[in-house]
Amino acid sequence: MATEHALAQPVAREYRLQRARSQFFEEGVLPEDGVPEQIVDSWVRCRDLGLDRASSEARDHADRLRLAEARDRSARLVEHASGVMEHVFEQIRASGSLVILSDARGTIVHSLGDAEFVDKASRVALQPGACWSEAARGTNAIGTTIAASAPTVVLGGEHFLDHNAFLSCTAAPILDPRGTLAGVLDVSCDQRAHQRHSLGLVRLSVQLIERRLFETEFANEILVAFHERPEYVGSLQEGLIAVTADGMVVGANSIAREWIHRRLETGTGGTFAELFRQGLGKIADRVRSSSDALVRLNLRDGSDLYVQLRSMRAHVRSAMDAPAAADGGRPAVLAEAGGNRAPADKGRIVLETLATGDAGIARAVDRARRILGKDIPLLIQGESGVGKELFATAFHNSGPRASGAFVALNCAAVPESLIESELFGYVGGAFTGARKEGSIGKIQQAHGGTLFLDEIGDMPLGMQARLLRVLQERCVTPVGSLKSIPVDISLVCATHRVLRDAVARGEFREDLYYRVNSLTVALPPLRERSDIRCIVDRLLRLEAAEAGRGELSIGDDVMRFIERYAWPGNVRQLHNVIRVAVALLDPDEDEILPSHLPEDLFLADPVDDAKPSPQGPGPGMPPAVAATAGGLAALEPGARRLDQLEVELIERVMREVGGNLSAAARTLGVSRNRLYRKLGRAGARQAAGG
Ligand SMILES: Nc1ncnc2c1ncn2[C@@H]1O[C@H](COP(=O)(O)OP(=O)(O)OP(=O)(O)O)[C@@H](O)[C@H]1O
Repeated sequence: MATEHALAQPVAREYRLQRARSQFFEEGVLPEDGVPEQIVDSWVRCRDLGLDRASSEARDHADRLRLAEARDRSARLVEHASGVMEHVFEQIRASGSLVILSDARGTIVHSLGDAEFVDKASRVALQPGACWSEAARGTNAIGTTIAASAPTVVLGGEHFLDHNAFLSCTAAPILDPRGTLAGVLDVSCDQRAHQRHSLGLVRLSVQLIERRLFETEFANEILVAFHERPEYVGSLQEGLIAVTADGMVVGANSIAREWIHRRLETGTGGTFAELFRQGLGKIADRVRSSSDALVRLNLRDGSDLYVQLRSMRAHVRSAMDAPAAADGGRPAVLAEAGGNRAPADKGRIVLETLATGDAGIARAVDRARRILGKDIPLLIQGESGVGKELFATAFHNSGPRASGAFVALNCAAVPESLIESELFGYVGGAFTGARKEGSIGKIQQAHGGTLFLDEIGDMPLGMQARLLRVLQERCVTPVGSLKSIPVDISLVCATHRVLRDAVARGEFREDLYYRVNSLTVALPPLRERSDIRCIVDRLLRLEAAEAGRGELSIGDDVMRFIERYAWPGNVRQLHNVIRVAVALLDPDEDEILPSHLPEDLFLADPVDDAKPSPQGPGPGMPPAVAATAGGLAALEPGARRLDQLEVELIERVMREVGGNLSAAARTLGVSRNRLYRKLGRAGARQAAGG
């Protein structure tokens, strides 16, 4: 549709175009030939918008603030499109062209081009920060692609505004994995330099960008590629769907969407089994024997379809290994698929699982997600116990290496003399005490997967030099060997130190610092997190499951103390506290009470005790308790103090058991002695009027 007019003889075409322009602009008649229908439709829209063809005054200029906002909104698009744009630019370099990416509103967010043409284009604001919607600049490839939702070529005088007539532009819409417009890819040049193959190039490049967006969006699902002809599986013509572990189709590329539309009257959606009339299990069985197996499915209408599993994360794989449900081959439902995965089940955790509402963590997850599948080392910084290793595991599980190994080495925990052999491995008899058969080092073990170096700041200097060589040469030489072995690893490091300071002190090599520090994410300490409640819930679920118990809970008042405690040992400390509390519960108890938790939690100064209590300490209270209870009152006026609640609870239980101390102690999950002491303290406080 859009190409035919480009084939016409230039002179005749130009003549017909000028005639069409004068018919439309001067006589007010819709031209019947000389310009494609899509262009005439656009001219009509622009005229209805009140645009003046002769205006050289653009309605809108390049704007830095708008550019920053648009880039922010379309960060993922820019990230995935820039590599493809470079490739396109390589193809058309020196042809005086610009490769342009706009967002869905037509704001240019990125461009690459030949310097000479960049300069010319900037005179009509064909540059980042400018909006090229039809409303802003009349008929043009970007704006008209958006308005018509279709690839568009706008040649020279087909542009609505006279002063854009020197341009020739070719663009195609980029759809996100849900089929919504994400942006536009455009190639623009001087109209005399227009290349007929531009449209094909732009379309192909858009398919590549859409593929990248799709794979990132559904990185945690099962990707299934298919085509009616086996040789098309693996090409850009293949259909691609994203399927959850329980067989729901949650995403489809445009080819698959069309195919699904033809098969299911309801449009997209449905289950894998509904679409293919066969369970995912059949493909999974084949994949287990050969990871790139092409499986032939006989569909009910008698046709054949060739299907391949493209990516399957470890957690999905294990869910599919579970016995199939009795519904015709659908894999068992993965209980955690909705995001409630057990946090410490490190084999299954992914980045999204960690984002439980805290802004600092969300930032870290977002940054890390952007480098998934790229060859960029990640450095995780944070205090001990904040979850650096868990984050590294989640990063590994979320990326394309998820089915490879995740190998961790704590550089601070291994004696200096052993780090070398641990990391690099050794050949038999390399040193006294070495095993006869030698040993494969962690770096080699991580081949095809991820190497996680915890406390990298504690690595001895000599070892740092060797590690640097491995990272540069991508080869490892085991101790005692002369042979170097190629390795393909993704590197994630963690440290609680400020590595830059260690560099300044000469304790950490500067060159290694730059190698491991390509992208740094900082994990906040637990006391600064706003999602403590969520973490407690997860840990409680985890420990309850571990202890074989049903649902457990923690009262709001107790939770407030947990939220206000400083947690010097971070999530690790919290985890231990919850583990102990669950162990202390009686079999018939299902709520964590203050008596199950360490007293420190209630006696310590709250994190933000800098705030003075408006009510001052309560009478008769020791200073620490007064500070805590005062702080709580400051948080929530009218809230009762925990010790008062405790007394009320004890009194209620005592009444219920008819004053029997042993029965009350059993009900409350404390020893008789402890209950005695508590009653004594409460009595003393009452006597003191507290
Ligand atoms: N978001 C979270 N949800 C639930 N548990 C978590 C979370 N983050 C960390 N944990 C738990 O906290 C403990 C400590 O985590 P991890 O070992 O990853 O911390 P770390 O920062 O690597 O510690 P260190 O610096 O001492 O090596 C583990 O038991 C882990 O399962």
